Amino acid sequence: MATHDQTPPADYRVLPPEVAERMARIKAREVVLQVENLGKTFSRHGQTTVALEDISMGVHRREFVCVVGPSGCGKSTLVRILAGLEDASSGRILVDGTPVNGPGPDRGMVFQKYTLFPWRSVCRNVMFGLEMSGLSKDESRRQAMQWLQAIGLERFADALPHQLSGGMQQRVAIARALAAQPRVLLMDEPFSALDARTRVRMQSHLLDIWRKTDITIVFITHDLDEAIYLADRILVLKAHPGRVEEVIEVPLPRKRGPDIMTSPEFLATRARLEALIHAEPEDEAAAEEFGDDTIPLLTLVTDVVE
Ligand SMILES: Nc1ncnc2c1ncn2[C@@H]1O[C@H](COP(=O)(O)OP(=O)(O)OP(=O)(O)O)[C@@H](O)[C@H]1O
Repeated sequence: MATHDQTPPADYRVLPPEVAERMARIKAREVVLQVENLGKTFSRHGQTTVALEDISMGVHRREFVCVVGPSGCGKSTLVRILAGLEDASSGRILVDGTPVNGPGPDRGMVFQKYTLFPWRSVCRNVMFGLEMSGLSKDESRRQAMQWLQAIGLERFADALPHQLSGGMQQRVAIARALAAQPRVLLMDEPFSALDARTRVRMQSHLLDIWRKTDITIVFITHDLDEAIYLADRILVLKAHPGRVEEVIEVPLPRKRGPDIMTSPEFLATRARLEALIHAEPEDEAAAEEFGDDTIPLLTLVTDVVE
């Protein structure tokens, strides 16, 4: 019988058996969100920017996909198009096999900025989507309280958003989005305004809620550790134009805790992401984005300082 090497694989492409099995189970599930050959071109002042080019991906039911990439690779544009807040220039998006145009209740959204209604109590914020969908006030309140319980904030049901910390407000925003029962939850850097410690707690909260819910998540982030910690798969975009550079299947088992961040698999994945994302020198990217204007502007500033 072959002896097994106990050393964990340091190659990010090697999935430990339990992770490979889990990934196979995910891929066997139906595709909830399908992105087909998506492209987006902006035209401004006679200048054309190809923000996204030929982006395709299929996100399976209850899968957690993170999107990372250098500044300007089109992460925000992608999530805005997925949410229906921006039109694509080419390609299409399907939810459960049906093409979607514009926003819809099938896609919930959590933004970086706190977006709770400041004049509504925490409970009434969560009730909002439920009432909009036609549920009675009593039923909306009952379901909202269940969500508040799920995120551990039922004690704050009658508080106003400004009485809560930033992390608590984002938990309420997640509950509000989930209460409306979307098929996909789109999250655009939802924790980037939080301090480091709160952020880590929020990541654990989110994984906890996700485990208990039939929800498919697409999560945009700048933070590579966050992407590895949360995702089943990571979509890495490159900039100018925004294209898919690589899709990484995260070689980490679930359930995950912060300790996993020191595992060889985590570090190998991080090293790969660093190599992909920081390969493009910042000044080259900037020169491409701003053209020849960059140099005179810098010279001018130096002149003033001297
Ligand atoms: N409304 C717009 N009009 C013109 N160009 C735009 C517009 N929105 C985005 N862009 C351009 O599209 C490209 C992608 O921008 P986007 O903000 O989606 O990238 P990003 O990856 O989210 O960047 P960051 O990480 O810095 O937030 C950039 O070159 C940007 O300048």
